[in-house]
Amino acid sequence: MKELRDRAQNYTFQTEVNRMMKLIINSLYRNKEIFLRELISNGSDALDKIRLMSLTDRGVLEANPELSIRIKAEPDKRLLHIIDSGVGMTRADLINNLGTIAKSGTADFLSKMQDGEKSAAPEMNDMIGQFGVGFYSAFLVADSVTVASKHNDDRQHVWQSDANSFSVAEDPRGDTLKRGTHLTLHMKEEASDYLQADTIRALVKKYSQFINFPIYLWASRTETVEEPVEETAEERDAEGDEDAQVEDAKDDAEPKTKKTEKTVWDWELMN
Ligand SMILES: COC(=O)c1c(O)cc(O)c(Cl)c1CCC(=O)Nc1cc(O)c(OC)cc1O
Repeated sequence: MKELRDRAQNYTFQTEVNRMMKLIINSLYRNKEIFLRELISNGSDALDKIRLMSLTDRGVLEANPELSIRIKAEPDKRLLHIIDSGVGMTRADLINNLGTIAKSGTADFLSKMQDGEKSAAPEMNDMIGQFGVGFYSAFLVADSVTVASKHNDDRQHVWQSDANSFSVAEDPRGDTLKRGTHLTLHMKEEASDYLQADTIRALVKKYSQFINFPIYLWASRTETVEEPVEETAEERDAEGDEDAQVEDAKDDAEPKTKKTEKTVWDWELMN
């Protein structure tokens, strides 16, 4: 979005974030597929937050009553969208949550990982989620990430990053999300397999079948539809022929139909 670049404010990542991203990339590059688990888990956490808030204030759900996660791939544009209707982030949250690692204990997590870096992979795989830094695993498979987010307390903003720096601007499209967060991963060429529906289905089944919110995938299926067939001019002419009338009497009893295959796209529930 051209206008976005013009109005965006540019930021540099907190040094810990840069170290964290390098650590994640170095230790998880053999297991890139966990990015989807981490992003679905973040979406689920954000949905938990808004559901908890709604127990004391029903109004928080008003803008968007739905609590779900939706995944849509656009292979031709090499884009993977992950959209949740969770609590969302204000402009300040986008800058703090994604641009800095404010979570306590992250610094010593970093040093622990830094020291035992070689053998760190299995722990890293498990610990990444606990520190709310799973987001950075997106850069295992994406050249750049766009995060649009709408929180009840702010207007919708867009965060963009290519992992070196990031920008934040008010979303020129307005509050299209009503509430929640929409991640768009601009996938690396070598990661385009993650844009295939079957791959996404398999990963959701493997890592996210116990998520407490519905996860939908925008997918196509072929349906066989039976449609009435219009009589052709020849058939109408033939009706004038005496002998054929007996045949036609039988034919007229069964309306003519034909079966055709149609491709139907819609949201498929995956868990
Ligand atoms: C509130 O979380 C989100 O809106 C959200 C989401 O719905 C989907 C996502 O993929 C991601 Cl990455 C997010 C942001 C999650 C996040 O980074 N949370 C977070 C990170 C911090 O470092 C932090 O420190 C105080 C607090 C956070 O909530």
